Amino acid sequence: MSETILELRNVTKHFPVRGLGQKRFVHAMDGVSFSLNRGEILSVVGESGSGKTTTAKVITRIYESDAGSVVFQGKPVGGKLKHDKLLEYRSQVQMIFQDPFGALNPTHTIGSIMERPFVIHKLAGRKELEARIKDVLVQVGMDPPEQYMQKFPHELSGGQRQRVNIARAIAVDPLLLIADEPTSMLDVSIKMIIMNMIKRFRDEKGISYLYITHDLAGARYIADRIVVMYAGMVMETGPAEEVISGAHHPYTRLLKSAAPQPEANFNRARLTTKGEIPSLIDPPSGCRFHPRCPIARSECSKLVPEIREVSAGHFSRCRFSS
Ligand SMILES: Nc1ncnc2c1ncn2[C@@H]1O[C@H](COP(=O)(O)OP(=O)(O)OP(=O)(O)O)[C@@H](O)[C@H]1O
Repeated sequence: MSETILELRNVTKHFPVRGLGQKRFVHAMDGVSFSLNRGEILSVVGESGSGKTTTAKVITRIYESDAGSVVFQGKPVGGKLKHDKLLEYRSQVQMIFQDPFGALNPTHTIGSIMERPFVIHKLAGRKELEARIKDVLVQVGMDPPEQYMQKFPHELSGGQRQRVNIARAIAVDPLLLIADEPTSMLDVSIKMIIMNMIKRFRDEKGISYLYITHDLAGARYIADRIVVMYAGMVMETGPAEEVISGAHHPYTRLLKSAAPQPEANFNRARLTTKGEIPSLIDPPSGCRFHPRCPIARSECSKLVPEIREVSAGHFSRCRFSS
């Protein structure tokens, strides 16, 4: 049986909004639950503002959740952690960001940027440091490594900078890597290389991934399972192929209609829908998707639908879709 490495149980995160008179909140995550198995690539998919990055930041403990729990390797990770425990958690759970340039200090050489994870996590002494850095740069395809170590981030291409970010993340041998739109700022040619590298590290090192993207076609290519988020809530989840070819929730169908490779038998006209993602300060009542939903009924604005199993391991938060 597969082992669960990460579990989110009813996680909620609201951000206070100032300057609007009464105290109001952005509902970035509301009752978010999902789990990730060891060695699995789980993709979190949704439009801009659906709560994907907030989810990543709660897992990495950049943000503290308001309610619910994040369980990593069977232990809750919320609350105050002592410095050494937090450091240990941060070495096991690494994150790669969307903007490969912004994530690298522009005044440091690649060699010096690559030293930090080894030094912070006390993984290599002075003598072995250079060899360890070279080894990890080679693993991400920066070969020969000497050619890159004296360079500054601005002297590298976008793809090379993202390779450095990945190298920095895998340097500490993480168990879980959270990749937040890692290819969205890269050229098509390098996107595939980065996605294949992520898969290779899963196969060779057993790293588990939470892969965040707004691109359903990319998620289908890379992920074993998919979680579809909309306006801070999970709408559908299940095996990647099933969520895509057998999309149940009208929101997943909408995302599919916007994907570059829609299904051959997919009826685009029927599922074309209106509107933008709603304000999360005052989210729609009932099902958050109902104002945009082509099959909404009057009940949909009243009750938040339960998420229910529609086939083995495949769950959807819609009562009326078939
Ligand atoms: N620090 C913050 N303070 C206030 N509101 C925030 C903060 N971070 C995120 N939000 C809001 O929370 C909601 C969810 O944002 P989030 O960045 O998690 O979405 P996302 O799905 O990752 O979007 P994108 O694809 O654009 O990154 C948005 O309405 C956003 O404006």
